[in-house]
Amino acid sequence: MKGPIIEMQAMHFGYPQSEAVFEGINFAVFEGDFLALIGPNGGGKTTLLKLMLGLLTPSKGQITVFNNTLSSANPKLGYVPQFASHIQDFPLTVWQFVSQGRLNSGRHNFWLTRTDKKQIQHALKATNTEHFAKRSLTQLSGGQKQRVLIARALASEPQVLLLDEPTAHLDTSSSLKIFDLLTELNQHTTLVLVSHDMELVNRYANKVVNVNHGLSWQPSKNMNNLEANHQ
Ligand SMILES: Nc1ncnc2c1ncn2[C@@H]1O[C@H](COP(=O)(O)OP(=O)(O)OP(=O)(O)O)[C@@H](O)[C@H]1O
Repeated sequence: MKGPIIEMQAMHFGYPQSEAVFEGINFAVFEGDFLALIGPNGGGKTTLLKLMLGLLTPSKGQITVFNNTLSSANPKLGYVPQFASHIQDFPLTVWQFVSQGRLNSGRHNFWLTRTDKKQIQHALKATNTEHFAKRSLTQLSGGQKQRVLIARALASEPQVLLLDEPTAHLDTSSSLKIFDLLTELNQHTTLVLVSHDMELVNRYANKVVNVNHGLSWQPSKNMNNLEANHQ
């Protein structure tokens, strides 16, 4: 069995001037997981992702990532934000957008090295977006944009990919393609994703957690994957 890579211990969090979203949460993500966060609107799924990423700080308790107390912009964590509509107006090509994934914090220059370019190419290939690398982002469909967002996160060579509703607004066929892609990526990358699509979650995820101002594990119909991943 592989070890925990993200851990929360007695974690509390609330937004200013609001009631607590989480109180006393104990939770762990293990290497190799394909973990889905489900639950009602406002239950705290996005908040939980942001806490894991270090974008929000717990008011009590602690969160560790790879055994270190969380600091913002951990390069081992890749983030795919909610729906790709916000990249609609970027005057960038796909290649330029994906290359932003190489500009990790703490870097002192913006020149791309040979290694950077190789990794960008690898991310484009892994997401099957290399054939439209020279196209403008504005010319892509919703499903293509979602793949490009995943490519940008992959370009940073994350060990864990956190995705916020990667198939929101996509049709069934595009959603299936995204989940097939995620299954491939899960061979080497731990996945945590927010989803409202229970059919896809039950089919692909190996762990399911209901987030509703607390966390409760749901039985997963895909336990075989879990055992395979943890061997
Ligand atoms: N920036 C913020 N300031 C204050 N309250 C917030 C903020 N962001 C979220 N909240 C509140 O925190 C709670 C959890 O919100 P969150 O966005 O994490 O839920 P969610 O499960 O991701 O919802 P959805 O399924 O609708 O995306 C909600 O009550 C929400 O109103």
